[in-house]
Amino acid sequence: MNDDRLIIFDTTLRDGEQSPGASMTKEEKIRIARALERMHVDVIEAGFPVASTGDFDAVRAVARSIKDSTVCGLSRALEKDIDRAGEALKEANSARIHTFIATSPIHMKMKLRMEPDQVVEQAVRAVKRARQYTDNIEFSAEDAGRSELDFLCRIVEQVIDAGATTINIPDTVGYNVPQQFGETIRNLIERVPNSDKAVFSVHCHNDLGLAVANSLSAVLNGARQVECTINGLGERAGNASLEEVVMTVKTRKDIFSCNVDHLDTREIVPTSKLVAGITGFAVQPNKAIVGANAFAHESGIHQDGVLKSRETYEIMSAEDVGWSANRMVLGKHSGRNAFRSRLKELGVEFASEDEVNDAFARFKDLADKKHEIFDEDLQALVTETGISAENEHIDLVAMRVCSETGETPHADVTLNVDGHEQQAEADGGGPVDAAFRAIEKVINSGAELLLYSVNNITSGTDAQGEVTVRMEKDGRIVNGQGADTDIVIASAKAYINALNKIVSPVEREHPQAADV
Ligand SMILES: CC(=O)SCCNC(=O)CCNC(=O)[C@H](O)C(C)(C)COP(=O)(O)OP(=O)(O)OC[C@H]1O[C@@H](n2cnc3c(N)ncnc32)[C@H](O)[C@@H]1OP(=O)(O)O
Ligand SMILES: CC(C)C(=O)C(=O)O
Ligand SMILES: [Mg+2]
Repeated sequence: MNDDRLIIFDTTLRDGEQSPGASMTKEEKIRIARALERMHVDVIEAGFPVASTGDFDAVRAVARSIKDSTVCGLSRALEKDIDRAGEALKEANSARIHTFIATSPIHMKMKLRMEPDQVVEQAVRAVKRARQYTDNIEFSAEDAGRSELDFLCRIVEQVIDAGATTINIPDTVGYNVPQQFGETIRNLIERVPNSDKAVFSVHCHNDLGLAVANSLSAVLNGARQVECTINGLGERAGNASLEEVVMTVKTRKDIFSCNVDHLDTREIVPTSKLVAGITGFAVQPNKAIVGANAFAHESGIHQDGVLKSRETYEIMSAEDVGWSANRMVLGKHSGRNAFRSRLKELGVEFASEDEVNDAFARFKDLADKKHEIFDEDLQALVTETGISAENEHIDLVAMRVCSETGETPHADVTLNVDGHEQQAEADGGGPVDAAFRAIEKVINSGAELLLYSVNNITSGTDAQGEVTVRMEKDGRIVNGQGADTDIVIASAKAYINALNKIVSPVEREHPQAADV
């Protein structure tokens, strides 16, 4: 049965912003809020208005620009916080005030320094105050995950009586495990006499990596709102990730009795990219749903399965979450079927199985050497016949490159050509250009450079740089690769690697080079 809507409450702009280093400007919050609205997220928590004038302005600006989602502001259980939130949300089409107070013994005693009775009283007062601004009031029992159930039941009953319409049960420190957390939710709903007057919500943190699992367990036990963030951003290890919660409920309709059918899940990937770009928090490639590899297949057996029937290795479609398509990544684990299929897409047909096998063998050799294989590498691979880099009759012996502000870059190279050392110098538009020109003075290949690209194989300032050059001579196209921590040397190596394939020993003339 799938008869119930799961309310998606996004807190990227509030709890997400609590990730150290993820502060957002007003304009950035508006851009993210608009993306969330396009996704049809139900509630957008835009910030904590009392925190600063900047956050107040941001919440007010989001409230003014969002029409379809409810805009929410957070406040402690204090009059001044609630009044500030009420003021910031005044112009919202649909506003919610979210007020919270901690309910766990450790938080009440050590942090708030309050007796439980005082906490209940303050929570009730806060909810009543918030009702002066809107009927849409959420109350959170902070650190509910470590609170006593009897006390939780008591405070929840009283805040519902005071006018709270959503009761949020946070696992603030990510301490809970799925079965236990689900039971807490079920017990609360069963034991609180007026529980039918409010929506039960959960807000889970990822300290043990269980935020999504705990949220979903709560949903299976009656919660009908999940608080989550794009890319799982949030305080410390983050919050439950919106994309994982939403796509689990959508993909496992056989398990969940509620649905997220109102959401446009195709907005997930664009929104994830927007949040990553704004915060500078890159998404790890293997992150579920939004990671670059989430719909990529590299192994031959998987690629073969997906080519025959996509569902063999995909439980949802890449397009459904906003990727343009799934990806077949050709690498050293790939098999002939994927190789042949990609080349077919590139317009290359093989005349015989022998040709396929020959090209495939060269592809595997390349994949052993090269970090990532691009379509252009494949195109070059099928046009490279016979001559391989094993015929290395040209070698880089030494290179000196001068590049100074205000000076023309200059390169001095020494090559070993068929056992003879030859040296040449040249100026260039940049150090790489100067190096290529000096090499050409020795080899005089007459080949045209079609492409030059740099990738880093490792990261950091001492990264290995991998350079690919593509060259054409007399209609034959070859690729050359070179790797080095010095990018100019990597470039020279790549150029020489290509020359070794395109220039045969007899062809060479070296009129401008000096014998060393
Ligand atoms: C689990 C969560 O994510 S809760 C939200 C966390 N987010 C934030 O804290 C971000 C925004 N926070 C801020 O900008 C500031 O902390 C402010 C503006 C809210 C408060 O700043 P300050 O007045 O300087 O207080 P400070 O942050 O040092 O201490 C918090 C105070 O609030 C009290 N407090 C904490 N939670 C609550 C609550 N829910 N209701 C009432 N009082 C509370 C604390 O006991 C402490 O009181 P004390 O000063 O009497 O000891
Ligand atoms: C304010 C509340 C909902 C919170 O962020 C938490 O308890 O983690
Ligand atoms: Mg939180």
